[in-house]
Amino acid sequence: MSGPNVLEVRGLSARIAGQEVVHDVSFEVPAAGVTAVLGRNGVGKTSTLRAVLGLVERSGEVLLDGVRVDGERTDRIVRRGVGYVPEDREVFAGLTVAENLRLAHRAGPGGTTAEHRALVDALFPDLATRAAQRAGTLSGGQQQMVSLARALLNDNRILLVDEPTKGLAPRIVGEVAEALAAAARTVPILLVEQNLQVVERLADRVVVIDAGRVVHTGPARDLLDDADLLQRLLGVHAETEAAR
Ligand SMILES: Nc1ncnc2c1ncn2[C@@H]1O[C@H](COP(=O)(O)OP(=O)(O)OP(=O)(O)O)[C@@H](O)[C@H]1O
Repeated sequence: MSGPNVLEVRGLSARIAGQEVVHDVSFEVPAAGVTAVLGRNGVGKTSTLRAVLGLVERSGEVLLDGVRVDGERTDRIVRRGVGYVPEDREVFAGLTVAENLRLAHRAGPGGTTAEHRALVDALFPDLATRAAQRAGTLSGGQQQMVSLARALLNDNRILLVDEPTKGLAPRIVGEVAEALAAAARTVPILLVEQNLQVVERLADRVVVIDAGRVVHTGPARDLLDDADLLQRLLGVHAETEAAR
């Protein structure tokens, strides 16, 4: 059954190397649009995504479409339709673009369909022309496109996308944001993003994390329009007006 929220996180804590880095985090992700996870460096954004997927030691509840999945292994959670685009653009450098995409194909319910292939072809025409190129020789932006395309090939309930624009040139940031905007019309996205212009362009709602705890949730607009709040929560002097 799909309720209003595709993902609910309740009292989630995560430990890395014996140390708790995410403390009792709770938030919801609506079944449409982009929910952005914001916060300064090292506050626990990536660890929160990894805890949702069961990639780090965790406690608390994670519900996908109202069903608890926190007792399940990562592969099972992924097969339930949680796509993950990690921060470091995990492409297989020695394989071609086509091979990278083929490895992402899943069979059965929630798997790859002709419709998803068509979406990827439409969103990333460049990848078709580079099908025979080794992924390790692509630019950072192109590798990010491969990484996104891999997640979009399957019929996911939600995508977890970690800092997709990090380290990319401004023009490429725009292209990645454009692809994410189109993708978000087909699947809800939980997006870790530091670039506030990208947040402004994509995010409907925000979850702000500080020192491993949720310190603010609400409409993205409310945060972006509140210079004092931005300064307090993210330590940035927001010039988002200029970015419009
Ligand atoms: N493999 C690890 N071993 C030890 N500590 C880690 C490890 N990975 C993360 N941490 C610690 O966990 C905390 C949260 O890190 P995390 O990567 O989740 O933060 P983040 O908000 O995603 O940061 P960034 O924006 O810099 O990517 C940090 O204090 C970090 O030092």
